[in-house]
Amino acid sequence: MTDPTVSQHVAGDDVVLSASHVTKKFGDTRALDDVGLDVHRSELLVLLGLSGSGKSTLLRCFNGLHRVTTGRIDVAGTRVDLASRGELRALRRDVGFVFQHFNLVGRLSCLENVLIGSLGRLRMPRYGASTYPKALRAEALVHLDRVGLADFAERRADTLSGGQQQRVAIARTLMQRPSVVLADEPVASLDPENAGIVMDLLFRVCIEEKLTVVCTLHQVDLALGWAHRVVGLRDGRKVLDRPAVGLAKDEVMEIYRRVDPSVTAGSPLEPA
Ligand SMILES: Nc1ncnc2c1ncn2[C@@H]1O[C@H](COP(=O)(O)OP(=O)(O)OP(=O)(O)O)[C@@H](O)[C@H]1O
Repeated sequence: MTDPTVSQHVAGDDVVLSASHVTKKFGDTRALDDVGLDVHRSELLVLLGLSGSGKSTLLRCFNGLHRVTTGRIDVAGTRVDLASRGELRALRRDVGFVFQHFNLVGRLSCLENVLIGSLGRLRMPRYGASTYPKALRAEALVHLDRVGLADFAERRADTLSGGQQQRVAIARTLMQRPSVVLADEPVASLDPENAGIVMDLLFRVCIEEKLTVVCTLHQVDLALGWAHRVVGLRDGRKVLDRPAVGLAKDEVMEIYRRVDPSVTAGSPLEPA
């Protein structure tokens, strides 16, 4: 768990990321249904919900990978729902994305994988860590150090454990110098110990870099342990939006209770 000074941190007031009356349909499927959400600077918000409840769709609407059907999305000053392709490209330089399967280039060194995060700031593609400016190499080493992997700079990424690879992926995201980080099930492939390490890291960079972090999870305990705020989706609708402090696990488990009109009582379903 986090140390007490860190866990007492309060998210900032300014809204960096906002969804207003967002609906997203895929054919007849209503993946998001009139969702409204404001996320603040230095806030780590965790999205929970059953498989298919719309978590990934919402993340993708935030960086414009999915266009909303109706409603408005604002991210770091960009009207994402109205953005041109060029504006979306610019936005994505400011929005880091952390994936479940890390998306590192396995045959490259950890240092070069981190340096890839700076490509959006460079005019030309680079091949080999030594072709990047010295200042960027130094910056990449600082980020690797921060995730506890400075000694692994020269190691091929595919020789690292899953937890270590996700930490390299977070260092790569920091190299982007983003103001927003979207993390789609970043710990789904990790054992409980490494899942905690990665969540702690996301929490710390959120505070130390004043980032806005939106993270989807299936683990309620991790959400309650590290989120400032927990939002629950069910069938594309927002059914919970509460600060994590004071939120009981039972209340969160209501998100997973199947709504079946023929059933009046039943046990909440455990998430996958
Ligand atoms: N590209 C797509 N085309 C058609 N339907 C889609 C597409 N993406 C998502 N959906 C549908 O939208 C709904 C929400 O899916 P989404 O992936 O957002 O759920 P999720 O909560 O992230 O699920 P999981 O926890 O399994 O990742 C589902 O019914 C899904 O089948």
